[in-house]
Amino acid sequence: NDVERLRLTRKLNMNIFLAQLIESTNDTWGVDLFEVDALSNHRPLTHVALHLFKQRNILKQFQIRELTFFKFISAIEAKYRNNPYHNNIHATDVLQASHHMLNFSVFKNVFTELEVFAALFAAAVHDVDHPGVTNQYLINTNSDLAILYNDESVLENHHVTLAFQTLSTEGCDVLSTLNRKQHQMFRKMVISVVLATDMSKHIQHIGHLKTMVEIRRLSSSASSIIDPENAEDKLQILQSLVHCSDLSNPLKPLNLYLQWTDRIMEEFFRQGDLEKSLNLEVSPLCDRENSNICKSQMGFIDYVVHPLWEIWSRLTQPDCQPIMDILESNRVWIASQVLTEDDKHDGDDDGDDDKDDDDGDDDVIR
Ligand SMILES: COc1ccc(C2=NN(C3CCN(c4nc(N)nc5sccc45)CC3)C(=O)[C@@H]3CC=CC[C@H]23)cc1OC
Ligand SMILES: [Mg+2]
Repeated sequence: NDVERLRLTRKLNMNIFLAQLIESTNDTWGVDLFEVDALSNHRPLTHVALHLFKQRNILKQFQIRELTFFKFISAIEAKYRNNPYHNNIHATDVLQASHHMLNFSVFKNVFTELEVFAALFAAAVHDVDHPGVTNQYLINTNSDLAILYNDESVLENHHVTLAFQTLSTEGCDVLSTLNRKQHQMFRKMVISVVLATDMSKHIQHIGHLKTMVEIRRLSSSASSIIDPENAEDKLQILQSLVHCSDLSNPLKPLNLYLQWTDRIMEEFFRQGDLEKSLNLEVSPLCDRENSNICKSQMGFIDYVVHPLWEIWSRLTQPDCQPIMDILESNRVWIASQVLTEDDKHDGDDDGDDDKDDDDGDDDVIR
């Protein structure tokens, strides 16, 4: 009857739209993964990972059965928690951004198939089972995870351990066709890339990238900046590539960037709520009663995101420029909102002038 026909037509159109969105992950920066989440019955990671691994011919190259990969990535996706930010959509976002940047012309003929496989695998699993609180919170509350990992990259150690444990789930061993040498190299690369997403390693990333750019500037052969024979350099680049993807929200189209901002702030605010209930000092950015979201984003862009992406874009020119342009325009928009936000507060000025001098720096962590 008509109702049934209408329902089926709608379902068909949704699947066609989903297929088009997933196809666009091949070569588009800023795919609306919230839309993919909505249309894929909340399985964006499984849909996008399967598509990208097939598109890159990784399954065939390593004779991985599609069903095995499907079972593994579904098991990983199911282990992502429904946090506001650190969830399966964020994993899909980092996977797709990493895929996009591996296609930069400066990386042509640089990485082996195994290195590409390891980088994308690491991106997909890099936050699995994230509890929605920071390393510092887990340490401050003497959590089992902090005890297990001796306060060192607690979350990141957990993500990578759980990923490898998932391989031994029935029918999920996507590495069974790798030989011993490949398996050993793959495991080393995935461990180092996931551990490198710990923000405490952020400054080291910038240092390594500056050195690499400096050496290229000095060496005459500017074209071949990355020596495909230098496994250590290549591993550092893959670490920075996934770390940049993890810090890519402010470089996405504004409507997506603002959704990620709402999500991370809600996740930080929930941690602040927990800290208040435990009589712990509320961490920076985590107090929902006293936060200036735009000023926090200005600080995040100026002190964290831009310093990293500025050097990353110098290493990966010219393909990074369109993405840097988005960062610039988003920063201008945020700055305009700060002014409006100040005007709003000025409205309820109680004559206590020095309050207006407060430039909201309490959010910035030096
Ligand atoms: C969209 O908006 C966001 C997305 C992600 C984050 C994250 N933030 N941090 C920390 C980074 C260092 N941080 C800062 N350092 C300094 N020096 N200044 C300042 S100003 C403001 C912050 C800040 C604190 C948070 C994490 O570890 C998350 C886990 C892994 C990667 C990035 C994730 C944050 C966002 O917006 C704030
Ligand atoms: Mg993480």
